[in-house]
Amino acid sequence: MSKIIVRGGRKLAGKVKINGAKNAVLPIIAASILGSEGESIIYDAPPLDDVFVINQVLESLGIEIEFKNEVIRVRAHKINTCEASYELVRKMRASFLVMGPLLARLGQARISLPGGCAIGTRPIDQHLKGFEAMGAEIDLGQGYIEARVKGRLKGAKIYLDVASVGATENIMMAATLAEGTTIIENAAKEPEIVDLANYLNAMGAVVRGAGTGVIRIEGVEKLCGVSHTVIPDRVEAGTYMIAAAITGSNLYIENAIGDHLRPVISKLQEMGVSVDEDENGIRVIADRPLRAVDVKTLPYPGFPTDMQSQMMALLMVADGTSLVTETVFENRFMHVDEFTNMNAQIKVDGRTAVISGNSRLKGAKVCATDLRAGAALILAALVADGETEITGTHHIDRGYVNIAAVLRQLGADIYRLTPQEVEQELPEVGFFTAQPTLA
Ligand SMILES: CC(=O)N[C@H]1[C@@H](OP(=O)(O)OP(=O)(O)OC[C@H]2O[C@@H](n3ccc(=O)[nH]c3=O)[C@H](O)[C@@H]2O)O[C@H](CO)[C@@H](O)[C@@H]1O
Ligand SMILES: C=C(OP(=O)(O)O)C(=O)O
Repeated sequence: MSKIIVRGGRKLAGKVKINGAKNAVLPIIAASILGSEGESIIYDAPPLDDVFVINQVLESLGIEIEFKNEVIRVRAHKINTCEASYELVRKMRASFLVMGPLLARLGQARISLPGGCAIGTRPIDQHLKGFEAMGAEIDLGQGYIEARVKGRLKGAKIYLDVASVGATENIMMAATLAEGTTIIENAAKEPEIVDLANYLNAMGAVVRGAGTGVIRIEGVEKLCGVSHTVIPDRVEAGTYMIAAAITGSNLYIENAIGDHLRPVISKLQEMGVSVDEDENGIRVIADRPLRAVDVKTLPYPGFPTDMQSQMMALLMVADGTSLVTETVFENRFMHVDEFTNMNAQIKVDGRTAVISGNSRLKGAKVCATDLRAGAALILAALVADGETEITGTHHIDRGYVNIAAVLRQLGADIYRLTPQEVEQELPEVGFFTAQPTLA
């Protein structure tokens, strides 16, 4: 078990370069399964644990895949099996995204049930509804989902009961090789869906309307590997924007795309943060105190649920009372108890949290209950009095490249203890007396 240790109170300064988006690269890697000829070269792939896991899933299917220097090369000419094992799928829900491509390519897929996680039950009924509408037979049993189709999938009109990102992606990928036209209604509109559609179209697919609520896919006979550069990670960018805001600092967030971050930028501006966009990134300049604002998470282009906990950290030190309403996941307030341990004043009533601002946060021993909760704890710790010790860092590694090292370079008093260092139970180390390890 590794730990991140933060001592609050330092301002940040400088520039941070945003990596390729986790939530874009994962479906793109899954989509590479569809390329029966050529090689896919995926640029700006972030070196994150989730990316390593999905690469292992493809490898376990017999696909050639190589990941070096943020470039992934995939050759999926030969696929040995249609089964993705429990050991890999349980590590990461997004590995279920191989279902659609495998079904389209091989007419069969057997994937372990991804299960729920800390933020909610996360069913996959809408994915399965789409595959069934395209003619697949679905069997649920013994922890696995099996889907089969005789011949090719058939194009269909599919209305999603919820605008699910994963279901839109899975169905879109399956439909690229189906016979005829598939129309997805109430499709998710996230930028990662558009990035996936651009990748599929470059491979030879015909996908129209991605980024709107109706996506139309004309099935084609085959797809080929291509080169593609992944979009920058809007959640990583938003997290560093809040790092600037919470510490009252001036940071340049290189590569961040303002259009993907509208709700986050608007809320920061309402709070009194200065946000300036140019063609290469976004400059954030903040001076506390900041005004309290209300936030409600919604599917894109609404305020992203993946930024909810980081925003809550900022609202804890804003001037006044804020309401945060989580509408996307039913259990995404696990961080509240950890924040309370840091002296935040928060009451949860159903899906709404009432945050009394102006908290004087105090360092504490806290645990990252999920990926974004972990990032939010780091943000709160940057302004807390004294030392905060964050465990559960494996969650953070799923979605942030070297976050402790990046923040340290920007001036934060933060370092990471490796599991070996934690085991040695280092006595009260002075700050920076333990050799800082790259996070
Ligand atoms: C790898 C990836 O891209 N993950 C993102 C993706 O997750 P993911 O694709 O899993 O999220 P979904 O958009 O599918 O989930 C949104 C809501 O729909 C519900 N639902 C989903 C599918 C389904 O078949 N039935 C159903 O009821 C979920 O329980 C949830 O309440 O979008 C989420 C919402 O923006 C983000 O928080 C995640 O970071
Ligand atoms: C919830 C998230 O990811 P995942 O869907 O991979 O769990 C996230 O990125 O915040």
